[in-house]
Amino acid sequence: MTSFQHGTPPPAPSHVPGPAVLGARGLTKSYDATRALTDLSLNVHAGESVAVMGPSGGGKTTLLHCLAGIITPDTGQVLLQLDGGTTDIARLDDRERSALRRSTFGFVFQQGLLIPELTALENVAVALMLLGVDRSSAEHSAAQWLAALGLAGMEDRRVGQLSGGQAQRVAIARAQVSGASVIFADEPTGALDSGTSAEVMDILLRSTTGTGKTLVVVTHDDDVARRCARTVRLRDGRIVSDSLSPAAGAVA
Ligand SMILES: Nc1ncnc2c1ncn2[C@@H]1O[C@H](COP(=O)(O)OP(=O)(O)OP(=O)(O)O)[C@@H](O)[C@H]1O
Repeated sequence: MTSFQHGTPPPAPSHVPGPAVLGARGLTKSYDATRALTDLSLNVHAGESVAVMGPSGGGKTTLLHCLAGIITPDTGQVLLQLDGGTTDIARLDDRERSALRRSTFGFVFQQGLLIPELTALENVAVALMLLGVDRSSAEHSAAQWLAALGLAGMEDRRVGQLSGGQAQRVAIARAQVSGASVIFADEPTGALDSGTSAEVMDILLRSTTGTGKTLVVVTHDDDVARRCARTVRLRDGRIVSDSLSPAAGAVA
């Protein structure tokens, strides 16, 4: 469990980034005849929030999936630098990438991909149980995370009994309960109204970069991007701009 407490403001945005935790080097990825990424290089620094934007089909999700080891690029490296070591994720086999995703990365998607038959508590706890943690310890940690994200009292609700924003909080808790240090989010607020979207981004930022973790968010939403410290724009599989956000880290 992290020291994150709901209501604790994130640290002031720093324009001096930490060391690169992820480094994409010359990534190229095609799907049959479709080129999705072309010679793309990018450093993501520890503690940074990076919004990945750009037109539909520009390669955002493909980049996110390469950085997170969900897919492998055709050429190039994805260097993960953690705990003093460097790993090229693109060279790991399926089993190694899967283990890395479970231990080091967390994922939040547009629809939280929660299991409808399970309660909020069970949906979070299952991430730990998949790592071999016993049920009682896993549920204890899950309850702490739900409380930290403002969901105390909702542990026993099933997904269908939660609002969209509450369900995304459960997804945010599940993404981090295993101690992930890099969180990837693909349109995490895409299904929410603007007020709920702001709340969910607030929670997402406070619980990730607010405690020194790293956040990479694919989004079409300018409000989401404005809350991130940095915005990278892709078009036709290449980076066309990379800028710090003036209001980086702002919370509602
Ligand atoms: N599994 C796949 N099979 C075939 N083509 C794909 C596949 N995934 C992506 N593509 C193609 O690769 C290109 C980049 O897609 P990608 O999903 O990365 O873009 P995106 O910027 O995330 O788009 P969107 O904003 O619409 O989600 C597109 O032309 C897309 O059609």
